[in-house]
Amino acid sequence: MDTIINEPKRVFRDDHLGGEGVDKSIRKLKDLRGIFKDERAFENMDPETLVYEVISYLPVKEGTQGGVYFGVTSIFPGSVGGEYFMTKGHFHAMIDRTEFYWGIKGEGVLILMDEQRRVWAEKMFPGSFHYIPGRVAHRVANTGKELLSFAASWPSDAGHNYEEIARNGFAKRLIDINGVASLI
Ligand SMILES: O=P(O)(O)OC[C@H]1O[C@H](O)[C@H](O)[C@@H](O)[C@@H]1O
Ligand SMILES: [Fe+2]
Repeated sequence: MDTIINEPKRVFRDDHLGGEGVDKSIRKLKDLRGIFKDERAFENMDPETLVYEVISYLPVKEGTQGGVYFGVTSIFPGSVGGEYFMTKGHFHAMIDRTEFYWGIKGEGVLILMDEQRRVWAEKMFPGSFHYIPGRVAHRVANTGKELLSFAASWPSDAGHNYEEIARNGFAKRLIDINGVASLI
């Protein structure tokens, strides 16, 4: 007898993952207090402004060794005092854990920083592919006028360490200077 060929439980199409066990979380401006440099500009903006959303599929319990996670992050266009809308950014809690990012839609910059606070960056665009080594903090900024969406895959025991970035930030910021994205 033939084996039935099933429909997939999840479908990743364009910039969207949908189906069983897929979760969505959103980050508004009010969730990103202290992340942007220009506090005055921040206070003058609507705290309910949507900055980014993350659709994720976490098939095993957080912290499981040997598992792998998948997520799609979409960052809206915008800026706070010239600093592009961006993710919080993090080191992994298990600091040596690595990650893949790849661009799906829009234009952006992946900002990377090692433990010595050396910063470098890579352009993101549809099809761009990025390997984030262990011990490297990562953050993405949307430098375009459209939605930036990228996918990510990371080990299920990596975890997120947001404290270090909340306390000391990244050593450089991505600012729009006369229409040019500049890392200063
Ligand atoms: O966690 P953030 O720094 O806010 O970045 C947003 C998200 O970007 C990617 O999808 C990562 O792999 C996720 O783990 C992360 O949560
Ligand atoms: Fe990560």
